[in-house]
Amino acid sequence: MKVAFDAMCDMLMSVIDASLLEQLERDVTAISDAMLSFPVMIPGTRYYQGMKARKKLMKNLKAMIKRRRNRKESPEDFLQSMLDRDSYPPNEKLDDEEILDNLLTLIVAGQSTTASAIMWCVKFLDENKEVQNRLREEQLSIMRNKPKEALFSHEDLKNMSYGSKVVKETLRMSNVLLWYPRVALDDCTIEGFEIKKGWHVNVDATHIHYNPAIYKDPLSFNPSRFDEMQKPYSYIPFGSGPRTCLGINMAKLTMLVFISRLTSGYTWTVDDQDLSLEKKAHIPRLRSGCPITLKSLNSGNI
Ligand code: HEM
Repeated sequence: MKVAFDAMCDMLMSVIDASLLEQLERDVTAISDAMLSFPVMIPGTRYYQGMKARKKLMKNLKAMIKRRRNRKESPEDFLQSMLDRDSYPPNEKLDDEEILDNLLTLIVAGQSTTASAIMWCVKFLDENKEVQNRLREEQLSIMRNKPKEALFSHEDLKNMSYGSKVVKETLRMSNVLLWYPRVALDDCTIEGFEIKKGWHVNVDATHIHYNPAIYKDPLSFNPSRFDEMQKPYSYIPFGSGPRTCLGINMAKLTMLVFISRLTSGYTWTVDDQDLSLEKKAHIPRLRSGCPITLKSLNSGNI
């Protein structure tokens, strides 16, 4: 969660200060926890805590916007791109409420999704040592040609073709968003099924990703299946069409960099093999959080 949160805050608002990140993450976690709670403003309830946290978060973000407007800071990031619209015609400007809503939407949409995808990837790689070893080989061959601690270049990322397939296969199998909703704007017929205007239709990504007619042996974790092209609409972890996920590239990149650092630096064991899922989460993840013990490839345990 922390890796995903820090990456999001850096990309969106260039926040890298550890104590500010900690404070923001605490508030965003309380807001996310409140999303599925019963909306009553009684002190002590999750909803109450979430609303209080939202107020605090908004105060912090507003202060950030004010500093930017006073030209004290103007880094190149998502927040700045929204503030740059201040000079646009009135109907194209974003007011502060819209800017704040956009920031919160992206943080909430991006953190727990990316974090649980990373968690499933760690789990799948632990269960499939051949895949893990092949991924490690690819990553080490890229690292060997780079100075220690150097950041990745676009070229490096392009060379992680097996790593990208591991990310893809993780997203196929983990189905971070199990389904997503649409509303029919008109009466229509799809494959013989009549759908009436106004009906809510859920696109069932899990069903598609586990369909043996589309994916041979769908329960096996096999990144090489993506050596071949997929049929249109058969791979939809990020949705499809005009409402496709806005964070596709951010999510895939965060996952790729994480598994690259993990496999090139460490081996690991999963400490808790319990497969029960977290009940309160709106995104499937293990209740245990999948704790692991890392062993450095160069030294002993950490
Ligand atoms: C592994 C991580 C992620 C997964 C699996 C995921 C998946 C999805 C899915 C399935 C949708 C619905 C698409 C549709 O209705 O067709 C969606 C929408 C969205 N996602 Fe993501 N997402 C991820 C990460 C992110 C990140 C990192 C961000 C932000 C940087 C983000 C921002 C959004 C937004 C803003 C929408 C709404 C788009 C709209 O309605 O126009 N997501 N995502």
